[in-house]
Amino acid sequence: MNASETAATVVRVTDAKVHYGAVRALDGVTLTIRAGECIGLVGHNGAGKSTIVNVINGGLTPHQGAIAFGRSTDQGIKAAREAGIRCVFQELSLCPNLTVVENTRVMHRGLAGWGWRKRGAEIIARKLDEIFPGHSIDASEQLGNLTIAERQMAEIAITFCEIGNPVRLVILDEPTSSLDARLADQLLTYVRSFVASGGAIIFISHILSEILSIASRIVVMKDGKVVAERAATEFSEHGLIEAMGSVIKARQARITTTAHSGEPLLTAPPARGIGLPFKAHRGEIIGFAGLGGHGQTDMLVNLFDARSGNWLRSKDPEVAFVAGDRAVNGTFTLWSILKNLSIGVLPDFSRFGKLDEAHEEALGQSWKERIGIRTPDLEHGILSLSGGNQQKVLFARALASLAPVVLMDDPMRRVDFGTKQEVYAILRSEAANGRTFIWYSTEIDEVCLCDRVYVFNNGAIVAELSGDEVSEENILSASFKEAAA
Ligand SMILES: Nc1ncnc2c1ncn2[C@@H]1O[C@H](COP(=O)(O)OP(=O)(O)OP(=O)(O)O)[C@@H](O)[C@H]1O
Repeated sequence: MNASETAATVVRVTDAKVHYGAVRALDGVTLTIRAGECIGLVGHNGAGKSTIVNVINGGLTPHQGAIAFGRSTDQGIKAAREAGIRCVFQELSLCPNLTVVENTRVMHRGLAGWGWRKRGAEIIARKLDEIFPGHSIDASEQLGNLTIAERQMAEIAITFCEIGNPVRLVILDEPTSSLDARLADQLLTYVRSFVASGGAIIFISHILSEILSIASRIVVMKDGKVVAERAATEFSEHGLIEAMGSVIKARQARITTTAHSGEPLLTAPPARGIGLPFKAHRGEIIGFAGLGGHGQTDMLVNLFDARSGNWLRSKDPEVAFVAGDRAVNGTFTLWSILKNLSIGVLPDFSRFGKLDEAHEEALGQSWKERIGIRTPDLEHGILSLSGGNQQKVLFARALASLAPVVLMDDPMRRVDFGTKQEVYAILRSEAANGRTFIWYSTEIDEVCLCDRVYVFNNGAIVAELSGDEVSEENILSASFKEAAA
């Protein structure tokens, strides 16, 4: 490596190996990140992306191999921080009981002394304005009171704030997974300007179009190894999917095609008397679309409450729910993978208060194979799974129940391309058997797979699209239309 290359190198990982028992999370990864580059990092769920991120941000010392931050030979989180390396984690890491500005201080020790609160509020407000113009986040608001998208925005803005050491490399681990299309666009615009001014970015995403549009170089990981690394211009979406080891199938058609009529299974009047009413028939797949936070999740929760209001669990639940905020409402973090999966159906496996463990185990194994939950043992803790694999468990929990209606709050976030195709096929066959799905998704491609789509704006349904009307153009135009009283 010549002198100018060394100067531009922000971090170099050489032959890093990390294993957890039999699982090789990293199996000899070598990677160099230079100033002014945006590296797109892709791979299936469990490929090792978050693990390499933890090595690069100094939080995890590899069992073998070396890491160098610029010219420094120091190791660990402190050395990474001093080298200007920052990370926005997949599992958002801010403290929910502190305000945005207090969280800024936790992350930036340089924000101290007399008047830090006022100074911090100004800095974070400026950064939020710069990255997400038009946002409505108040720096004095407690994190726990913000929506998941706002928490993601706050964490991104706090990470990019320059207080003390200059920021040289920001690792964004699925930063758009909780953002709608407009916020994601704003972030991508900011990332481009950060890179143009000499900063480096590692951008992890399962949305391949996003990776292709933002990255200068793309690194593909599979089973703990780097299996391809080239300039982004040398990859196509198909090339990326193949490199990840997924099978390319024909573009998915709309999930079901049967006309649904007769008495609806679920109905709801217009929210606050504004906009259109909602209805769903047996066997329908209904999409909820629109900008994030415009009432989609509230509607799902209301539908759930209306059908399961009793505090006593009903023997035959009418609805199952896949929560959007996995960490807060989804996983039981101290429980095994199997218990997280089977909790919704345990009463069905019990006789006279005794659990039929063989039955429970068989259920776990069948779902493990059906949607590819990557683990050597379902008795391992849920947190031993990669983020996408945890999401698969939540999905399996809802589908394993016999509830005729499944409510889904953006369940495919963080799920890899190959698994999504499998899940879409499951939805199709379950709907054909009469199950109804109400599916909020922040990915327009997914919404376009639905039979019928309700577009939300300002808490109300402003459009109902069905059949060929379900298109990206119609969804976007309705997303910006005001609700008629
Ligand atoms: N603390 C842990 N204990 C046991 N296994 C672990 C632990 N952390 C990670 N692993 C395993 O290491 C492998 C790599 O996980 P990692 O989180 O890096 O994957 P990933 O590519 O980030 O996946 P995703 O796209 O789902 O986020 C996975 O098989 C995961 O189950």
